[in-house]
Formats: sequence, structure tokens, C-alpha cells
Amino acid sequence: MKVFLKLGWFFKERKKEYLFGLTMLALVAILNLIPPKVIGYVIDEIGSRELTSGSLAKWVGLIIVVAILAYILRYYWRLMIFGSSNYLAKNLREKLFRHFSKMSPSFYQQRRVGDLMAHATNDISAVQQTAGGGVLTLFDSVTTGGFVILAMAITIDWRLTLIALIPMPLMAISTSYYGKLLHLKFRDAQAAFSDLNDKTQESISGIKVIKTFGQQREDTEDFTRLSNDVVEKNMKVAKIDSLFDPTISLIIGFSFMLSLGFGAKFIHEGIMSIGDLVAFNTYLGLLVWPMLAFGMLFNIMERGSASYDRIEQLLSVPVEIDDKEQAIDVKPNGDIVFSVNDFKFPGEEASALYNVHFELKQGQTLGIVGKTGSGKTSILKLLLREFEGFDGIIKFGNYSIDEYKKIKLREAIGYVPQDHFLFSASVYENIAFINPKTDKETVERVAKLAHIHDDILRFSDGYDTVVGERGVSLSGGQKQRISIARALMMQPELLILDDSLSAVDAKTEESILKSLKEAREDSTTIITSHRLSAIEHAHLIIVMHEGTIVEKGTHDELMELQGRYYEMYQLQQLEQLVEKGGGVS
Ligand SMILES: Nc1ncnc2c1ncn2[C@@H]1O[C@H](COP(=O)(O)OP(=O)(O)OP(=O)(O)O)[C@@H](O)[C@H]1O
Repeated sequence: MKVFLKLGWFFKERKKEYLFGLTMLALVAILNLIPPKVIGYVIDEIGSRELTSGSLAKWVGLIIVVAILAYILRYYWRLMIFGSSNYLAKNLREKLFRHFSKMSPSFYQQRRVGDLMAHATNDISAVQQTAGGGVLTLFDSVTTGGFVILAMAITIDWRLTLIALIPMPLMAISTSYYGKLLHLKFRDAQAAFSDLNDKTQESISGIKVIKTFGQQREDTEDFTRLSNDVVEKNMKVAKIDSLFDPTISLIIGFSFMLSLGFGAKFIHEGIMSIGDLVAFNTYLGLLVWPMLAFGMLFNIMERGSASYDRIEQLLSVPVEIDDKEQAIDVKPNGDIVFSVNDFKFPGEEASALYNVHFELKQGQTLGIVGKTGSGKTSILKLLLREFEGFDGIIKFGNYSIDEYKKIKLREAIGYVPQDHFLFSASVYENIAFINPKTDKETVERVAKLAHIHDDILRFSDGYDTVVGERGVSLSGGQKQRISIARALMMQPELLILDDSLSAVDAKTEESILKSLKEAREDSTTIITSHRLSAIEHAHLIIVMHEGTIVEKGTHDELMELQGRYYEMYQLQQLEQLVEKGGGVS
């Protein structure tokens, strides 16, 4: 029953619909009491030879009126109760989605997408069933059951009623026992479904890699194993679920036996008429549904309760990186001061960054180089406030980045990540992502700046060509340049290119950087790259190694130092020479 209390807020919200629906349901329960009584009267009139065609027509007419009324009322209670439960699903779905969209990357790092999707589908549907079918079974079993028992006791015989109810406590004991078992098995089944969901999502997203490595058979076997596991766990649920009906039918059967035996005795003693016994047994038949419903109620409630707990747990995960109370509501601009003494990713022992200090004046370009895993992207993640909890301060303009509203900080930064993502939409929509109503000229201007305009014109539908998962396949370099154009649409104070030119050739890279420099004279740019030509002209270059800065300066200064940067530069010059077919003497 706890789950109904937990859902109290929703029932309050849709009070009118539930009250209306439940009143209709109670009226149907009362109408249901009429036919058995009518049958009893007719049988007694037949027995005493008092039945006339006039009285028969009266009884038949009454049953028809009851049937029509019950038809209308049933329609409305279904509409009210099941209809309302849809709003609960909508409400929870939206809450979850809003919550998901507020969570920081570390939240997604700790959870699997398939699992989150299972919460948003299976769990919500189980809770919806509680607010629909659950409410119905609870109310119906109580009202129909209650009214029928009252009608049996008051209008027929209270002693026979008590006798017929003797087996009922057995019902309560067995259904509650099965319910507990069901809860455990259902939890296992849901967890298995989450695993399967996760596997499906990962296999579909990674299908290209799976095929390239010829792992389809292994992948399918893996999938089949998980799918079998889901079936196995659901079979366990079904086995317990299947015990409800036979148990309840057995107990009701026992009731029938008692009522028939004692009823016959009462007729013999002249306490009851035959019509009364027929009516009594018809009432007893009416008790089957409320009892079954009662059994089902445990099932629905257990599922709903387990699912609601999981959803609540997810919603209660705090938003790690949130706005401060008096957060500044303006876009930051100005100089950047990055001063981090130490930073560890959540749950990690080792520092990802330590003693990383640099300053960047507005309009300057910073180049970050270093071996893979040296901490380049980690610097950017801190700047974007994707992670917090470092020792130090990062300032953008006059304030620390955590003083600004998160949305304002992000609006000031155009970020082109390494793992660029294009939506399943047209090229135009992908570029104009921040404002789909942007005019064509602006979209074309940024596309030209990113040197992707000519490529787009060559696509079959130009800017209307659909890209992403459902669309045409683009080369890595084309995707990178569309991502750059999308970031440029923001006219950001700070543009961050995280190894975003790795897939374009050196000449295109040079042209893009040149036009960016011209178009963004007063704005700041940060470029991380493995290719030194991309950062050669930066105002400041930092060389990262194992999480810290090992060299800092301009290209000329670093060359003079003859350290790591110098070595990397020499090596890349050599590589270029070899690529061009030159030799080393
Ligand atoms: N979200 C994360 N959680 C835990 N550790 C992380 C996370 N992101 C990065 N790291 C770790 O931090 C270190 C620095 O990674 P980072 O991505 O900053 O390197 P990088 O210099 O950008 O490398 P690359 O050139 O390959 O992109 C690595 O050891 C990496 O495993």
C-alpha cells in the first residue's frame, strides 16, 4: 500500500478525475448486486407458481436497465482512471528527462545508457500501471467485495455468509507470501532487462567496430546469453504470478462447497428459500473477481513500488555542478587565469592535473600540446566546468568560473570536442543548432570560415542533406569542420578546438586557422593538437606531460629551449619531409 501513499501527490493533482472515476466504479459495484437478487426472486416466483409474463417482463427490463447503466459507467471510470495514469507517466518521464539533462558528465560516466533507458521506459510503465490498474483493483476489490458480502449477509443470511468466508484468510496469507517472492524476482528481471538494453544500445552504436573486427558471431552470442537471462528471470516472475489464479480459485471453490452444503441444510430447516441459495451462490461467484483483483493488486503494487523506488533514487541524485545562489547572470568575457594546484577525477586516486598555471589575455590564442593522456582535455573540461573539486581557481574575466550561471558560461564558450557528435538532421540544422531560425547568410558565413561550405554544396541536397546516424556518411574531416561551424555560430568569447583539426590535411588546417584568426581578432582561442603546425602561431604554448606543464612560452622561445617541444617539432618536420618523399642525408 506504501506505493499509493508515495503517489499521493499525483492523486491529489488529479483529484477530480479519480473521485469521478471511483464514484462510477462504486456505482457499478452496487448495480452488480441487482441481477443475483432478481434471479433469486424469479426462481422463488417460479417455485411458488407466482411468475406472470408481466412480472417476468418487469425483471428482464430491470436487468436491461442495469446493464445499460453499467455499460456507460464502466466506460467513464476507465476513461478517468486509466486516462489519468497516462499523465503520471508523462510527468515522471519529463522529470527524469529534465534531471538527466542537468547531470554532469561524471553522472553518465558512472551509469550505463541502457540502464537509464530502462528506467525511462519499463519502470515508468510499471508505475503507470499502479496508478491505473492498481487503483482499479484496490478500489474494485474493496467496494465490489464489500458490497457483495454486505448484500449476502443482510439480504440473505449472515450465518451462511460467515461460513462461506471461512477460507478467505488463507487467501490473504498466500497472496501476501507470493507478493514478497514476486518483489524479489521482479527486481532481478528488471536488472536483467537493463543489461539487455545496455547491450543492445552498445551493439547498435558500435556496429561498425564489431563488423570491422568480425565479431558479429560473438556479439550475437553475447546478446543471446543476455536475452536468455531476461527470459529466465521473467519465467521466474511468471511462475509465481501463475500461482495466484489457481490458489484463489481453489479457495473460492472451497467457499462454494461450504455454502452449498450449509445452504442445503438451511433450506431443509426452512431458514432460506431455494431462490435465496441461488442468489447467494451467484453473489459468491461475484466475489471471484474482487479476490482475483486482490491477488493481482499485490503483483501490481510490488512492481510499481520497486520501479517507483528506482525512479526516485535516480531523481534524488543531486546535480553536482549547479549555479550558486547569487550566480552572475552575464556572459563572461575578458582574460583567463587558469591556476590549478591539483585535480583528480571523481573516484580516481591519481591526479589528472597538478601545478597547471597559465594566463591568457582576451583575444590571445593558447596552444596546448603533449603526448596522449598528458592532461590536455582535462584542462578544457575544468574550463567548461564539466568537473569541479580541484584545488585552485579558474577565472574568466573578473570572476571565478563558478560565480557565473552555468548557462552563461557555456554560452560564452564554443567548444568543439574530440568526439564530435552530429545530430540526425540536415547539415543546416546541425550548424544552426543554437538557433534553428538563423538566416542562411549567417550559416553560410560560418561554414565558409570552417572551410566546409564547398563540401556542403557538393552534397546531394546541399545544406538540406541529412547527416548523422540516419543520413549520409561524412568523412572525419567533414564532421570536424561542421562541428567547428556549429561552434562558430555562437560567436563565442572563447573558442576551444580540442584536437578538432586532426582529420583535415595540413593545408586545410592552415587555411581554417588563418580565417579564424581574421574573423575572431578580439576573441580568445584555445587549441589542443598533436600537430604542432596548428599551434605554432599561438601567443602562448604550454607543453603538458603527465598532468603538468613542463614547458611554456611562444614557439620561438620553446625552440630556443631545445626541450620536449623542440624534439617534437624536429620529429614532425622529419615526418613531413618523409611524407613529401624527401630524404635525410
Ligand atoms: N572522466 C574521466 N575520469 C577519469 N579519468 C579521466 C577522465 N578523463 C580523462 N581521464 C584521465 O586523465 C588523464 C588525462 O586525460 P586527457 O583526456 O586530459 O588527456 P589528453 O592529453 O587530452 O589525451 P589525448 O591527446 O589522447 O586526447 C588520462 O590518464 C585519462 O585516463
